[in-house]
Amino acid sequence: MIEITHLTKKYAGRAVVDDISFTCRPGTVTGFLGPNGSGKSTTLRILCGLTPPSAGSATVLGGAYRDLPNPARRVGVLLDASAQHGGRTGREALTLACLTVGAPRGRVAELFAQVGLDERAARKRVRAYSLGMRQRLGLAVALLGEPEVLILDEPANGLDPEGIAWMRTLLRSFADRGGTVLLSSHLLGEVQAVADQIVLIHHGRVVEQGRTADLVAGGRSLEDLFLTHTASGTETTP
Ligand SMILES: Nc1ncnc2c1ncn2[C@@H]1O[C@H](COP(=O)(O)OP(=O)(O)OP(=O)(O)O)[C@@H](O)[C@H]1O
Repeated sequence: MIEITHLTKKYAGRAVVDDISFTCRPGTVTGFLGPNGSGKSTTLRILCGLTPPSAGSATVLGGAYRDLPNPARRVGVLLDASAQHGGRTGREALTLACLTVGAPRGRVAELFAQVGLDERAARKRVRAYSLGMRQRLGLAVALLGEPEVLILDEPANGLDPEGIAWMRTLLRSFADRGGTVLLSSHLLGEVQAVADQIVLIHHGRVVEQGRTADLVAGGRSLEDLFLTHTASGTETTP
């Protein structure tokens, strides 16, 4: 369970996240949508304890992320796939991550298979990875502790169509086994296909929220809904 309650974040007096509230329940995928600069990453960073809120709260599994004893065992996070150390091979990066959270080394081979990275990729240095490969490696790190919750910021960025379809299956089956997924994405068709509920923000405020099936009833697409609410497109910083 993820609970975002009256969450606000101000930078230099400007609210970039403005009184946001929503809940993500076990067994569901939540699509978190909004134009560039609308406050999605800031919300996810607050949820993962990387940025303090100005007001309100963001909790996961009943408390603050930083208060979970071994958070990677409960909550898988992928916020920035390009943040990985480029000088390590994929296998070194994943082995280190396993050791850090106390997951067995045996998980490494299993995870590479699960995220579709082969032996050649495992031996390659991360700096030579494509963005799609980095996303897969980042997802392997998020999954290694067999978490109950996944928090993913644009995980399908850089994935090819096969990779996007694979990601959809992975997230759907994770939720179908009782997991909670919060996913930010600009791939509206994909989100429509996988998400049970949608939270759409614009200028840091929730402008639409509800079950995907209800929001796209009557032949309306998620893209129609998105464009209706965000007609001005990309947000600008004053
Ligand atoms: N550390 C910071 N200091 C000042 N302003 C910031 C900081 N971090 C984010 N912002 C501003 O907050 C706003 C929201 O940014 P955020 O990255 O949360 O948007 P986003 O919805 O994730 O965008 P995108 O889709 O482009 O990733 C932007 O105007 C951004 O410039």
